[in-house]
Amino acid sequence: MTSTTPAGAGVGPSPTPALEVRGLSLRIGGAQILEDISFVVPTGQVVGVIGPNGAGKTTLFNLVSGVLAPTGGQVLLDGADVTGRTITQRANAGLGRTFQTSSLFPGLSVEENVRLASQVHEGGAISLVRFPRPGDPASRRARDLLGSVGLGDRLRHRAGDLPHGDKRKLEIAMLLATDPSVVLLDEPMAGVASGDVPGLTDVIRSLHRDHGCTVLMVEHHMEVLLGLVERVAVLHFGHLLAIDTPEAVMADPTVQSAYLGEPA
Ligand SMILES: Nc1ncnc2c1ncn2[C@@H]1O[C@H](COP(=O)(O)OP(=O)(O)OP(=O)(O)O)[C@@H](O)[C@H]1O
Repeated sequence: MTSTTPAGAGVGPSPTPALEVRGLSLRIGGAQILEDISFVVPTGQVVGVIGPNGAGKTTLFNLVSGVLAPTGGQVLLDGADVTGRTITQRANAGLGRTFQTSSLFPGLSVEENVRLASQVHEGGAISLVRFPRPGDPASRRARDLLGSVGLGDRLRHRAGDLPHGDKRKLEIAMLLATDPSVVLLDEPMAGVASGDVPGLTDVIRSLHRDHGCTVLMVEHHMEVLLGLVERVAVLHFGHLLAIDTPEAVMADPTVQSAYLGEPA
């Protein structure tokens, strides 16, 4: 049941995947944190990453986004090897990421946060006019993005005062302001109140559905994850145990005993 075969293999030529990791490894001192991880995320798919605490999920994201350099292997974005590229170069190539901890500017308004994210991405001068002129393109775009994540009525709210679920939506709007083609979501449901989970789930679904993003997400909330993803990668002690459909992964006895408990 365990499969690390790229989607589409054996059924004719497959298009270049949006994201591919090939033999990715990280060794720190005497510790092998990740070993020989290979998988593809086909364009337009949503793929989940699960694994027990310490399995290497965040480290994988750090290698893909360029926070850490691997000791072996490659990261490819749309077929281009970005392994030697910086975080900024990868962002400019279309890779976006959210973090486990909040990465917004709490003292700024909701709208200012999104305008700032798009200005930083465009690399131009940063200007935060508190009351931009009507029709200002950056503000219009920020408002559109905030509307699309359900925060259209919170433009002037201080970001730091938002409930946790809305902070996560704001972070996704900030991510969208950078025009990503591939997004990495690191535990988006962490700390989110149960009542806010369905709304945030819809926003994550819209990344793929409305914005055409390819998504790789780590999420401990299994019900949410399995409802969103087409395939799930399972990490265990730095190894890729399986990557397959949610049904196949949940039925895999190796995965059950390693991650989910005893085999059924
Ligand atoms: N800089 C480092 N030096 C040494 N060990 C590290 C370093 N960074 C991570 N590790 C170790 O690598 C392993 C993987 O850590 P990582 O944070 O990637 O796991 P994770 O699957 O994201 O866990 P969690 O679900 O708890 O967030 C852990 O055993 C961790 O202690």
